[in-house]
Amino acid sequence: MTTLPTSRIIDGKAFAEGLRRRVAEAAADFLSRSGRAPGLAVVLAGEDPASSVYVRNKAQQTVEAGMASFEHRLPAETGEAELLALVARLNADDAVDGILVQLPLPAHIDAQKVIEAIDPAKDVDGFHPENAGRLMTGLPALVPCTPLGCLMLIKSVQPALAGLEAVVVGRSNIVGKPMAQLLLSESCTVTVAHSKTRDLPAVCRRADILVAAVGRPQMVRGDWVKPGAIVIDVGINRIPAPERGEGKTRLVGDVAYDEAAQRAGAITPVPGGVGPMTIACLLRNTLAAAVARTGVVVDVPSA
Ligand SMILES: Nc1nc2c(c(=O)[nH]1)N[C@@H](CN(C=O)c1ccc(C(=O)N[C@@H](CCC(=O)O)C(=O)O)cc1)CN2
Ligand SMILES: [Mg+2]
Repeated sequence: MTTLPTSRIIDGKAFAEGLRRRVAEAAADFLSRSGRAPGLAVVLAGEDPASSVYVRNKAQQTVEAGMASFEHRLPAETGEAELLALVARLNADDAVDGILVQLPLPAHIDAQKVIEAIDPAKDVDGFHPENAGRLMTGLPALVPCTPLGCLMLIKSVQPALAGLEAVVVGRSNIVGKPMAQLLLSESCTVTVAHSKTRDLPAVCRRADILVAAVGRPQMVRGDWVKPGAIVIDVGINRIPAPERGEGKTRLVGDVAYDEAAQRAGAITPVPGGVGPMTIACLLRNTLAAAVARTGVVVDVPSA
């Protein structure tokens, strides 16, 4: 009987717990040295149920890490000017080190305008063009949480990345582009693939590190994976699961997990892979912003 190789499952939930513990220790040091805890303001406009859960989890994990949480929940009808005024107040508030505006915003609000209104020094999402430019030019920057979490997971299984072929599928400003920049900073040879890429399976098969961030359920098939590759699945897609009962759903990533796990050297599951790293890295970025704003020296975990 032949046995199929099994890949190492990268446990993002456990890694995120460890990261949050390290951030909590550093936050306690920050408090003892500065007399105040790092503070994170999270702004939610509207009642999107998933966003509401993410915001609640962010606030709860902020408090658990010994930081101050300032939650602002605004009605869906909130005007753009009102939201911009709140951002201006948070920019001016010394107790606030990090500002996060939960996305997506209601359609009548220009999200880019809101992102650009956030003080770049408090932009813990790393979405402000100043932080994007700093990342691109190799200057110290606040880096978007999801790709930062991906890099930490990749380095947890392969600390030395120089010279490896990395393929990022997806070119969003939030994940794909910053992920490519981070891998380039690690001296990987980086390809950014997307919906117009010709022969995407062949491009993916080149990858020693394959990051899927396209938002299409199970698009990356097992035979797209180079044997032994590290596969990072950023997708969170809810699909019907009639086998669980009528009307039931389940979460899947952008990678066909069962197939890919037959070939990958290491792979992140969904749920429990990249997702939990997003909030852990948000806490890490809040601590980093507090340190950069105040000059108080504590140990900020890095990738
Ligand atoms: N301003 C921002 N908005 C949004 C971001 C962001 O980073 N900044 N990211 C996403 C949502 N998000 C956090 O905001 C987020 C998504 C998923 C998870 C997570 O832990 N997922 C779990 C599964 C959860 C489930 O069961 O539904 C997992 O993958 O294991 C955390 C945070 C969009 N908006
Ligand atoms: Mg996941």
